[in-house]
Amino acid sequence: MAPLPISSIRVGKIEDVQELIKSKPNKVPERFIRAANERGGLVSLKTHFHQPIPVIDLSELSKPHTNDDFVINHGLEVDVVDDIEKVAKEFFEMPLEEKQKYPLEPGTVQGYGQAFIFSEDQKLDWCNMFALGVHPPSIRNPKLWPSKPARFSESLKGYSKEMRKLCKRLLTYIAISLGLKKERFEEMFGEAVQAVRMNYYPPCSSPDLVLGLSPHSDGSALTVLQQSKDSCVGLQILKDNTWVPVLPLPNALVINIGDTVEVLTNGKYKSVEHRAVTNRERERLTIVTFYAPNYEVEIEPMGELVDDETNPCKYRSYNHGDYSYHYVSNKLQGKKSLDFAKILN
Ligand SMILES: O=C(O)CCC(=O)C(=O)O
Ligand SMILES: [Fe+2]
Repeated sequence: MAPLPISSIRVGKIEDVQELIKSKPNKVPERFIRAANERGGLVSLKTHFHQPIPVIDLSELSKPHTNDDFVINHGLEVDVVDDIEKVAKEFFEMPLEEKQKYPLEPGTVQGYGQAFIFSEDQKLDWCNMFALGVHPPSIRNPKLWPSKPARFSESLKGYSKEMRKLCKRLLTYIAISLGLKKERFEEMFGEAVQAVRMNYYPPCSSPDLVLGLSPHSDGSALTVLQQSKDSCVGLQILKDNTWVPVLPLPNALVINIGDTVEVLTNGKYKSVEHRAVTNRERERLTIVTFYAPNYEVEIEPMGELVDDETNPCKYRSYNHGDYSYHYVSNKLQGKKSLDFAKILN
């Protein structure tokens, strides 16, 4: 994604969380401790029993309908899914010096480290990230594609190809559910932009004091989130002002609606605000694919979904590249990124 001028950004020391727990397993440094009202422990367990996350079986799909869903029978080769998990794990388990060959510089979003940090006093997430632009090839930074594990690049390319097909397919279903022709998104997106972020959340001795990943919505059109096989619960979505845990289901992928689909559908599909929490005993690994229109594309609510009388236009028109730049140059803060596009009455 569009890089920022990095010279002016001072972020202070960003401790590597995996190293931190090796040296001080019982201590959570101040910079990771969240204010009482934003801590990871604030969850209503009640709600998820009443409102389970919808599961879409792609082999019988008729109606995608909410902003955060699981998909099963997604048609992906299990090998591809297993393989990326294996290489991602191997990557995070390598010595720090090896991973630091691919540094995520302040103000950028690709590489190993922590993204979305813009000041020395900003709180840090209990997470190590490794993020890469994947498609079109022009957004790749070859210096950040690791030579170890040896199969990493090949595995990521194979996986991303499958994810691309899945996202295209999901967008056709969303189009159909809105009464649009099924190619509507695809035709508008041009050469879609695709990026991957691998998030590694080590165990934390005081999980209630920290956050694995700050609350945010994704700037993408769609996001596909894969949780490692032995994953404990970590992802939470904000529903009716309550954080609801998304319990991992074997072989299911989590699909998030991103900001771009919210704008294009004039709010019919809403991007989901979500965050990740950590766990006292176990680490957690997620592999997250972001699928979005080409940076050149002009985005605005689709004409078919706007009606001056009954459904007035809620978002202005903008260039997707500008939105991506706006997204990556601000810290993660709930759905605040969408203020960029909202028409305020
Ligand atoms: O790891 C998770 O559960 C959430 C990851 C996520 O939301 C992201 O990478 O944008
Ligand atoms: Fe996300």
